[in-house]
Amino acid sequence: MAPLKVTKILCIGAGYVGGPTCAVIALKCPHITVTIVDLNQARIDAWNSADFKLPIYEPGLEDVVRQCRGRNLFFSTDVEKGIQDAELIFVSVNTPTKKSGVGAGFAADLNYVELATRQIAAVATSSKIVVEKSTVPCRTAESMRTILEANSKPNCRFDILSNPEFLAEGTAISDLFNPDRVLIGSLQTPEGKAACAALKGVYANWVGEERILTVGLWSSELSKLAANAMLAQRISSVNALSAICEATGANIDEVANAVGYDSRVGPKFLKASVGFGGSCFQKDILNLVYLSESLHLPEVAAYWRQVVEMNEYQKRRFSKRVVDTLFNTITGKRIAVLGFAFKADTGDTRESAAITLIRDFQSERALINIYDPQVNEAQIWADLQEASPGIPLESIKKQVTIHKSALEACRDAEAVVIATEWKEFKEIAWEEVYKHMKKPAFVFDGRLLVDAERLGAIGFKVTTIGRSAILV
Ligand SMILES: NC(=O)c1ccc[n+]([C@@H]2O[C@H](COP(=O)([O-])OP(=O)(O)OC[C@H]3O[C@@H](n4cnc5c(N)ncnc54)[C@H](O)[C@@H]3O)[C@@H](O)[C@H]2O)c1
Ligand SMILES: O=c1ccn([C@@H]2O[C@H](COP(=O)(O)OP(=O)(O)O[C@H]3O[C@H](CO)[C@@H](O)[C@H](O)[C@H]3O)[C@@H](O)[C@H]2O)c(=O)[nH]1
Repeated sequence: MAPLKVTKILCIGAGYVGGPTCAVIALKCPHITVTIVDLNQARIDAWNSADFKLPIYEPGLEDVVRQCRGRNLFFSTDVEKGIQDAELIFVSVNTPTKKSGVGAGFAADLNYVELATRQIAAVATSSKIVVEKSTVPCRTAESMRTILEANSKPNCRFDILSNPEFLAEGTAISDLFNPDRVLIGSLQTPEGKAACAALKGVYANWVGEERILTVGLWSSELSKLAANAMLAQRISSVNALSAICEATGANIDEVANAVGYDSRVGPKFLKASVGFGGSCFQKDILNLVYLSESLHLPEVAAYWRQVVEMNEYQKRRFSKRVVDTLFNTITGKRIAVLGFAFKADTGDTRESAAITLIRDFQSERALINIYDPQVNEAQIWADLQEASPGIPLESIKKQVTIHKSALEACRDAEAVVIATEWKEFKEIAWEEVYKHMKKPAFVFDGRLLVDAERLGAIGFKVTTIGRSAILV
C-alpha cells in the first residue's frame, strides 16, 4: 500500500507539546498546512497575538512561530473544521494524574484523550490517521480505535499511531530540530504500516531515517513511560547518594562525575537537586506503578514507586536542613526563594520543587520573598493557593511577597534558597546581596549552582546539596 503524502495536519491541544512540535513541523515542512486547535480561547489568542506574546516561554519558539504563522501554521478554536480538513491528526491533550475515582493519585486521567477521540469520530467525514502524541498508558490506542470504529461513517477509516514526544521543556526547539530519536508505533497490518510510513515521511523532512524508529503500538506507548521512569530514576539515585555525601563528607558532584565517566553509565542527568519537578516524571511513573499493579506485578510497582518516594524525601530533607541550619527555627525569619519554575529556561511551574519548599517554610511561619525571571505573579499565587487548600489567599499574602529582581528579593533576608538553576542566579552581584542581608547571611544551594567557596569568601554561610559542612 503506497504511503499517503500528508499535506494537511491538525493538532488537538495547543500546549507545551502541541504548540512547539507542530510549529516545528510547519517550519520544516512548508508544503504541509498545520493547524493547531485548542478549546482554551485565551491560549489560542496568545498564540495569535500581534506582538508574539506566546502562551509558553521556550527559547527559539518565537522565532519559529514568526517564520510560519499565517504562512502554513494556523492557531484556532474551531476544532470541528480542523478535524474535517485534516488528513493526519495529532492528539496532544493533557493526561494528568486522576484526582478521584478508581486509580486516583496514580492512573492517568484519559478523559481529555477520550473526548478528543469522540469528537474526531463524530465530525470526520473522510479517512484520517490519528496520532497519539499525549503520553498514555500502554494499550490506550486500542480504546481509541474501538471508539473511532464504533462511531465512524461509511467510507471513513481511521488508522491509529503512537508517536510519543520526548522533548524537554527549556530545550524544546533544539530537541525537536535534532531529536535523539522519533518513535512511531503502529499495528503491524498493511494499513498500519502505510499510516506509519506516512508519518515517517513527515519527520523525514528533517530527521535522518536512522533516527526514526518504527515499532509496534504497545512498545511505543510503553517506551515513553519507560524513558521517563529511567531518567527520573537516575535523579533519585543521585539524590539518594547526595544524602550519604552530606553525612560522610563526600561531595556529590565529584561522585556523580566519577560514576558518569563510566561509559556504561554516561555523564548526563546525574545532577543532584532539591528534587525533580515538571508535569511528566511523577505523573508518568505513577502511571507505570498503576499499570504494574493492574497487571498483578506488585514488586515491579514497588520498585518504580520508590523513585517518586525518594524525590519526596529529597524535598523534605532540604526544607529540614534549612530549618536546622537556621538554629532550628525560621518563624518570623525572612527567606528569599530564588526560582519558582520547575527548571531553568521555562515558565512552567507544574510539580515544581519550589512550591513544596515554600509550603514547608509557610508552615514554619517564615516570611518568604520569591523571585523568578519567567513565572508571572498570577501563576505563583495560583500554585501557592493550590498547595495550601483551605488557606485564604489574603493569609498567604501576609507571609509571601513576590519581587521583580533577585537583589530585591534578598534584601533584609536571613537566608537565600536557590530552588531553580537559572543562569542569572550564578551571576548575581553576590557582594551586593551580602551587604543587604541580615547576618549571619545564609545561602542554601538546592541546585549545585553557585561557587560555594567564592560565596564563603564573601562571608556567606553556604549549604550545598550533597556536601556536608557549612563553608565559612
Ligand atoms: N510538557 C512536556 O514537556 C511534555 C513532553 C512530552 C510529552 N508530554 C505529554 O504531552 C501531553 C500534553 O502535555 P502538555 O504539557 O502539552 O499539556 P498542556 O496542558 O500544556 O496542553 C494540553 C492542551 O490541550 C487542550 N485540550 C484538552 N482537551 C481538548 C480538546 N478536546 N480539544 C481541544 N483542546 C483540548 C487544553 O486546553 C490544553 O491547552 C501530555 O500527555 C503530556 O504528558 C508533555
Ligand atoms: O540531572 C538532572 C536533570 C534534571 N533534573 C530535574 O528533573 C526535572 C525534569 O527535567 P527535564 O527532564 O530536563 O525536563 P522535562 O521537561 O520534565 O522533560 C522530561 O519529561 C518530558 C515529558 O514527558 C520528556 O519528554 C523529556 O524527555 C524528559 O526529559 C527538572 O525539575 C530538573 O531540574 C535534576 O534534578 N537533575
